[in-house]
Amino acid sequence: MSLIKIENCRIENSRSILIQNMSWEMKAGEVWLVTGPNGSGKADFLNALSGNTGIKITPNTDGLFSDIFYDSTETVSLERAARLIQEERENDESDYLEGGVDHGRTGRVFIAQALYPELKKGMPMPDSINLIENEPAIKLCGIEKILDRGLKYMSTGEIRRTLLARALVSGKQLLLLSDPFAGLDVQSRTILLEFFDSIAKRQLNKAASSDSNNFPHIILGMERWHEIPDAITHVLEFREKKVSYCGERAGFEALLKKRQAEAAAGEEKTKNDFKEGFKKLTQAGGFDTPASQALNHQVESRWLSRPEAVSKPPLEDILVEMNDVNVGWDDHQVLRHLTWKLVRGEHWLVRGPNGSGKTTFLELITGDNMQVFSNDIKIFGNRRGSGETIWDIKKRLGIVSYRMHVEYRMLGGTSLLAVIISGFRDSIGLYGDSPSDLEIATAKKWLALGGFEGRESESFGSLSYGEQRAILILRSAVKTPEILILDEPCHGLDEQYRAKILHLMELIGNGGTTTMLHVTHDPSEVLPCEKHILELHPDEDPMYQIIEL
Ligand SMILES: Nc1ncnc2c1ncn2[C@@H]1O[C@H](COP(=O)(O)OP(=O)(O)OP(=O)(O)O)[C@@H](O)[C@H]1O
Repeated sequence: MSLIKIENCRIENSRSILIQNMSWEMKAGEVWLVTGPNGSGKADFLNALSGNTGIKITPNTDGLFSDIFYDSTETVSLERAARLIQEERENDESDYLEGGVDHGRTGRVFIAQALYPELKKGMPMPDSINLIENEPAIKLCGIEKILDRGLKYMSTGEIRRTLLARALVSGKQLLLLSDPFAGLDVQSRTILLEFFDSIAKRQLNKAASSDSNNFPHIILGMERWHEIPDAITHVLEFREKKVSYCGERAGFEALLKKRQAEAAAGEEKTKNDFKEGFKKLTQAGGFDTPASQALNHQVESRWLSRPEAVSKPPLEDILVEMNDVNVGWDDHQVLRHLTWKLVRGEHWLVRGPNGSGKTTFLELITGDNMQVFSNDIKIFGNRRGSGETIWDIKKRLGIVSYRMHVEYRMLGGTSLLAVIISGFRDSIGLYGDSPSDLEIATAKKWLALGGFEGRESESFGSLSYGEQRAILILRSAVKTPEILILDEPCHGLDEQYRAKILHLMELIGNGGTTTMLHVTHDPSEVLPCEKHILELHPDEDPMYQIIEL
């Protein structure tokens, strides 16, 4: 029995055709993986299936499109999570509330909106929403304790689990799970994998039996092959906006093996070329090519033109110092009695389960958490709150974070070139002086290094989530910052970009100029140069541990 059938169709949005002439069929009893590198068309196709993103499937002449899940599809993706946070920020009415803060929608309301779709916006919710913690999906996703927290305050992993819980309670017949494991801690990944296998088994059995239980079908979208669940039976792969494989899993596995053998031969050369390109841009000592010296001079003079800056301060050995730091909200303590030091040249890995406070910790340094002022925290030798501005600090930082990613998405139309140049200016978007020829030339070289040659004028908003991430990583590195803060930098990156970005981080780490603070849930992303570990343990006393390798 055919569940979805696409025969000679095009995938398009209101502006252009994204994928030409595509055919594909999903039958009962098949569990499909949709895969492909960043920007390959995979996300466009999944967006088209989801039916509410402005991307649609249109039959060509003699074409055909049928979908029994029409109007009963729910998506969980990095893209969807980012869009949700974006909406919450855009709808924030704190400025209009006298002395108040707009906490936005809570997880409870967000999930109830899927349970009671018939309720119109603004109508009171039924009392039963106070009992949704009893829903099996809420327990499975482990979000009972955070249901009453504003969506915009949730951690990356918490928001992903909330989206999944909502998809499960929605009663929709098809779940599109895109990169479902990204950003989840080890425990949540295992639970999700078991859950996926159990649903997939029922999906398979349903074809063979007359099981009419109401359970969703799942289509999985992801690129990283070593994480793909056993239950997958079929694979649809996209490359360069075309279907490059469509068929059974075994055939795809054989194709992958062949490709891997071919790729291994060219890998060393690609790595060396990348290393050379990186060296040309930033020699180990920072700006020591003639072009980069001149650029450094420009950056320097902009800094010196600030009225409060008299001269550049000497370089300190201790970059950040935290003494007995406590951070929390209401009855929810995230960091307790934390004492920690960042010494120049010592690269740190920060790890801990979802919601343990990793981003909160980093945001004390980046200036995005106001509780920094009620704590004893020195950054570049100055106690926060003692006069220096956050711009003085940001000038010396490179940052890649979920928050920054959402902020850039809100700007949408900024060109890739402008995003990279904004890295020299520490701004989100480009304002003020027009970019100098040198800034433009250097930014172009960084784009080329990252594989974006010739795409300078494309808009940030038109890129896939993973490509956007890669651009933000390049942006964070352009000015050779003293501290590089990387909060789950590889979130959404395909294998190829991921390898490239990890290589870039390794080169930066060994360069001697930049000290890195890196958050990741994935042990395979930990770099050899990260010899110091800050491990956060929520609900334990003490709430953290420092490990030196
Ligand atoms: N303004 C706020 N009000 C209430 N709770 C908050 C606020 N900001 C963050 N939190 C909570 O603090 C906890 C720590 O969040 P944080 O983002 O630092 O976690 P994390 O370790 O980075 O998690 P993840 O691995 O999921 O990204 C979370 O439970 C989050 O919901």
